[in-house]
Amino acid sequence: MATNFKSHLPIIDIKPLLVKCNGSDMMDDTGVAEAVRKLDQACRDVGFFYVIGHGISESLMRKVKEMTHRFFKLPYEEKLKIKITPAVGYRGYQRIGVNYTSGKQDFHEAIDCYREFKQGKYGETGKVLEGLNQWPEYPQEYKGLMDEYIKLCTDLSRNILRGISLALGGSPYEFEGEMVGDPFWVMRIIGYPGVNQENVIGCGAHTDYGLLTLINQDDDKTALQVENLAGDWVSAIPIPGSFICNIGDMLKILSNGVYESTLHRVINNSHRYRVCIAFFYETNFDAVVEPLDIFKEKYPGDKRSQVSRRVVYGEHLVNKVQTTFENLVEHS
Ligand SMILES: N=C(N)NCCCC[C@H](N)C(=O)O
Ligand SMILES: O=C(O)CCC(=O)C(=O)O
Ligand SMILES: [Fe+2]
Repeated sequence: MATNFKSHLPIIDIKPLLVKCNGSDMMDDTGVAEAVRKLDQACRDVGFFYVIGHGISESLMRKVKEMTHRFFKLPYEEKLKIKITPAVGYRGYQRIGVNYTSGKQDFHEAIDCYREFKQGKYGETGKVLEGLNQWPEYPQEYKGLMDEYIKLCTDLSRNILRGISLALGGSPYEFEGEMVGDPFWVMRIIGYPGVNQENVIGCGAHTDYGLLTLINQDDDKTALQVENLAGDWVSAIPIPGSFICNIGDMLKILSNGVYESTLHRVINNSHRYRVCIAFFYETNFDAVVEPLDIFKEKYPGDKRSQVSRRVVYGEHLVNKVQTTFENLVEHS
């Protein structure tokens, strides 16, 4: 992983980008140019950064976490009413120990959601994830709130990607064409119980699968860790009101390996319960993802990258989901 940073993740105020995001001459604005310069550096050196000035209100971000705490506090039998199964497209609640990363059980529970789509739209591959998202009866307002949140995260992700597209030296819209015109999304609502023991792995080391991840985490526990080039794990200390943003495998490929998808993991060493809502903005489900021509020309023969030449995003996702839940039947 080409993560050339030591001890902290960069903080980027993207407000100028949002103000100008529909303009044709975005880079003429000094505020935009500055945000874009920082994005480039963060994406090259780290693959992780904090986003502030993003326009999603802190009160909404907090409400999302509060309701998530409320859900996970419910008795098991209540949570199991929306249990994840292959028959519902791997959507819904999974208890602790159901999710595996690199063959090891993770110490977290979660609700998994995916963009809903018409039966048959994505053929055999898509069938695996066909189904409707499952929302609990309590808290009652949860589904409505999360629907609104997903919409805001989708718009925000598109706008951050415009900045990243500029940072790579393209037009603002390189990630909106054929491969990303109809973006898929994934959302994981995750709970990590407090522990009395050190270094329990809440989520094992992994990279994210798609384009861009937006992480909304509890403000008062430090648990997410990012690996740097030296192999040290650097903590992503919460900054209230910010999102932590990171690059996924598809953006690594599209950028011809110029930007990395960085390894990260979660260890909640706190005694208290931690929640995190991770929103994953992806390419089209059926996109055949390969380095974009413009970035192949700009960054020819980039040696650092062993970029896979061609990946169908949906296949990549489905493979990951099936490995993650290989033990689902036995353990639930
Ligand atoms: N949709 C995304 N990116 N989810 C990331 C989850 C990573 C853990 C998963 N068990 C794994 O093995 O990948
Ligand atoms: O809990 C977190 O902070 C991050 C979770 C994560 O990396 C993921 O779900 O992909
Ligand atoms: Fe992740």
